[in-house]
Formats: sequence, C-alpha cells, structure tokens
Amino acid sequence: MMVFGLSRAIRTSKKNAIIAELKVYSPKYGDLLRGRDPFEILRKYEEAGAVGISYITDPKYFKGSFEFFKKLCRETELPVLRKDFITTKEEIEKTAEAGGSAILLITRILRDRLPEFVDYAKEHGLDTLVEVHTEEELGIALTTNSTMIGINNRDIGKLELDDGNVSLTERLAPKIPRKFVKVSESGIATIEDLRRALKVADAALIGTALMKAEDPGALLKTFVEADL
Ligand SMILES: O=P(O)(O)OC[C@@H](O)[C@@H](O)c1c[nH]c2ccccc12
Repeated sequence: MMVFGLSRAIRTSKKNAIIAELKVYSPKYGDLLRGRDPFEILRKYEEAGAVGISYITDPKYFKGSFEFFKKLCRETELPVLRKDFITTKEEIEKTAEAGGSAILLITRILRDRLPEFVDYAKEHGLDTLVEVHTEEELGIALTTNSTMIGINNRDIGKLELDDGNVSLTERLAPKIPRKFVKVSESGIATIEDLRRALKVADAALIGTALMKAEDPGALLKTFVEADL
C-alpha cells in the first residue's frame, strides 16, 4: 500500500531524493539482475532510503512485465513509478488500478496528446513524470499540468545505447519553474554526477549504476546520504 505520492515524497525528503530503479535488463548492458531475487533488491532499496521505486514494464527492449509491476506495488509502501512507452489511456487506467503512484509519459512519443494524457493520469490519482530530452520537448512539457518533469540524460531514441550526460540536466533544469518537481534521469553513476544533478534538480533517477553494483543497497545508501 502506498502511503505518499512520489512527488510529495520528493518534496518532503530530508536526504538526497533518489528514485531507485529495479532494472532487470538494459539494451546496452544486457542482464542486470544476474540471477538475484528482485524482491531482495527491493528490500535493500527500502532500507537504504530510496524515495521511490521505478520499474520498466516494457517487455520488448527492457524485459519487464506488468504482472511484476502489480506485485511490486503490493510488496512495497514506497511510491512506485511505472516506466513504459505509454500510448493509450487504457494503460493509464491499468497503472492506477495496480496501485502505482506515478506514470512516465514521454514527450517525444505523445507530442500533441501529452497535455490530455497528463490530465487523464492525474484524474486517476497518478503523479505524472513527463520526460524530455531536448529544449523543444521541454517547451511542450511546460504547457501541461504535470506534477513532475524528468530530464532524460540519455537519448531514448537511441535505446539507451548512449551513455547519457548530466550536462543536459544542467542546461534544461534551470528553465523549469518551481511548481514542477524536477527529476534528472539516466546516466548517473558517481557522487560527482549526483552532485551536479541535484544542484539543479529535486531528485535523481538511477538504475544501471545500482544494478551493476555488487551491493545495490550499499551504493544507494552512499548516494542517499552523501553530503553534496
Ligand atoms: O539506467 P540509468 O542510466 O540509471 O537510467 C534509469 C532510467 O532513467 C532509464 O531506465 C529510463 C529513463 N526513461 C526511460 C524510458 C523508458 C525506459 C527506460 C528509461
């Protein structure tokens, strides 16, 4: 059962707000779970002080499953973000029914339909993370009522085969008004990356670096507690 919505948890967080992604597979690095139990990693993320959990349900490129997402929402009290390439309102309804807290909406995919999808998700009680990768996309995102804007440091059009660079967050975040919770997504691997991201954004979303670590919980704890 979810206690706080994701955007509120970020706003009220006393430590560095990190959304920890349970990323089982990436197009660039392949299998990230390596036989480990995802629920054990979930417990470690909780203990380390994650502000929320992110999970990619896309089966094709990220080997995710909606069934697992439903289980995840039941298993944790942290707000859960559903990441996928959402193109229908039915998927928004399913996310809310499953007990999700927030949904990712990608500007490049939804374009003109974005404001309407944001409103629909909010009517269903979901926080919205509208993802942008360019200044032009940010212009569209700013016309919506989204609770959060995510700057994806990686180019999703390249299916994550690029490394991503926090300098995109540094460039775009200052152009976003304070009414939006700002999230820096992707390519954050070191304390220095995190310091740069959180200087201008309210939260960081980290997947690959945590999953590649021998002990994802220990690495997350250093990120959450770092004096930046
Ligand atoms: O693994 P990283 O580089 O820490 O990135 C996590 C997250 O930002 C990334 O998985 C992501 C951001 N937007 C997406 C859209 C679809 C799939 C995946 C994503």
